[in-house]
Amino acid sequence: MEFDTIAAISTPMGEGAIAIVRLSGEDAIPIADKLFKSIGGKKLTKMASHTIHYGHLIDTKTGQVVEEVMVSIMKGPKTFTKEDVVEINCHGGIVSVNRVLQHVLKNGARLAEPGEFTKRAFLNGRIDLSQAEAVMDLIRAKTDRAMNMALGQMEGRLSKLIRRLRQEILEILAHVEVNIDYPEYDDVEEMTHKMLNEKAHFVRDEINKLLQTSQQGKILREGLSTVIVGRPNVGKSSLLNSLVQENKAIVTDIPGTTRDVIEEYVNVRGVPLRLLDTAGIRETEDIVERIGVERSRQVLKEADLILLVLNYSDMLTVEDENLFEVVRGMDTIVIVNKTDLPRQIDMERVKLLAKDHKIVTTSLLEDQGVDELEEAIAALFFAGSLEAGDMTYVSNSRHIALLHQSLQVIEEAIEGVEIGTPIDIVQIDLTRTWELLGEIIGDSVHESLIDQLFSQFCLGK
Ligand SMILES: Nc1nc2c(c(=O)[nH]1)N(C=O)[C@@H](CNc1ccc(C(=O)N[C@@H](CCC(=O)O)C(=O)O)cc1)CN2
Ligand SMILES: Nc1nc2c(ncn2[C@@H]2O[C@H](COP(=O)(O)OP(=O)(O)OP(=O)(O)O)[C@@H](O)[C@H]2O)c(=O)[nH]1
Ligand SMILES: [Mg+2]
Repeated sequence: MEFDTIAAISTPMGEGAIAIVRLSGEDAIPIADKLFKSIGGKKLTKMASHTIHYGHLIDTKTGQVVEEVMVSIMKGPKTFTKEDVVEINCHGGIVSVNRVLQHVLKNGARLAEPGEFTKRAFLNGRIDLSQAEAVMDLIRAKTDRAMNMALGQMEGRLSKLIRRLRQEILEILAHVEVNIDYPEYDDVEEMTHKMLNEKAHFVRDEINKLLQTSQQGKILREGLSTVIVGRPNVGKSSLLNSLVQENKAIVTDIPGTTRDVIEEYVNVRGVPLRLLDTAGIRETEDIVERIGVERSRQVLKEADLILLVLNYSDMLTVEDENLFEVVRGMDTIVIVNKTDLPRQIDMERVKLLAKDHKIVTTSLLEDQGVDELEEAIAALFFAGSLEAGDMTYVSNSRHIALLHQSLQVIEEAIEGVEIGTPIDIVQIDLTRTWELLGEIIGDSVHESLIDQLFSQFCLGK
């Protein structure tokens, strides 16, 4: 494929040791060559691929020195984009790197759109769509585990599995075709049924297995949505502050301090949490507080993990008991806070209400019990073998939605065969499954979707 030559700053905006302006396209090397002057007077256009050269960039109009640089020359197709790539390494200053970019643009390159380098890697066939999406996941990864998951997907772990499943479906389709062409052969029909039973079930089971990783995958990628709930004044905001190790939420001894939902990201022993501190749940006349309480109830419904906070120095109330009802069936850790004060709470009753939920006692004032809480969180979500390193995870909502659709359609096909649906109807379902799986890796996806996906990337990627 032939595209124009694009350029962008590929390093973050700010002061640093070095910054990079990257070019990709047919004219990348001639454009750099126009600007470049080395001490020995060598021409970049004459240099071997994958070499780096020291010199100066010169203003083509005035002859003045623009910057002192190192320039890498990489000829396609063995490059990130499969096109000719030039990387100009300049000093890491905002003015410096912008100046280099401006001169590159003046000499024939076009400013790249966000994600356009990676988009070219995709359009030129070096990576598929799920691998390109993984590049973005890798950049955004907040933990080691999330990064390993992205690396696995970038290396094509998911793509390989999807291709294998599509291949199985193609093999069934080939048989179905024979069946349609030669309906008079009974043994062909029998074969088709046997094939369908074996291969279609295999595909269905694999899709199911992948979908089972989606919760873990999404958690790794987006963070576990963790909601702190409890009556007013039990120490919910104190808990948030203690987990993020900063005073992010306002803490006072006035019940009803927190009104809006407060959101913070924190990494607890490799488990990325999206922590949500909520307004203490109680019946209230205060209109602002009441809206806050309503919001607390809303976020509760979408939580992956609940941290239910109780007050050690107070008796259990009806509100506390109600909260246990609300969180029933959800992953919950019960935190009994303020153990530095004399006990008023009935711990036997707490144990009864908590059922299988883990109970942790804390004194946030004295920084007691937070370690144990962190351990409990990690244990709940990464019990033993669940490591992102050696598993194929699906974490991307787009992929998950497509897998759900594929599953539904292939199940219709399987069922269709069992109840004697005409084979050409089954053929349609199988073809559709094949297409849906293809969308994950970017076969048969619409151009506007591709544009939209890459536009979410950072500039220069
Ligand atoms: N300076 C620099 N560092 C960088 C990048 C970059 O573009 N520039 N990358 C950008 O994200 C990442 C590295 N990713 C890359 C992926 C593939 C190829 C590449 O040339 N692939 C060829 C094979 C090359 C070979 O075998 O020698 C290919 O797949 O055909 C280059 C970089 C991280 N570090
Ligand atoms: N003695 C003692 N006081 C605590 C402890 N944890 C929090 N507090 C105090 O309890 C009061 C309420 O704490 P917050 O964290 O604001 O409680 P909250 O649950 O967020 O309250 P609302 O936002 O009103 O629902 C503050 O005065 C805290 O300093 C603790 O472990 N021991
Ligand atoms: Mg609060």
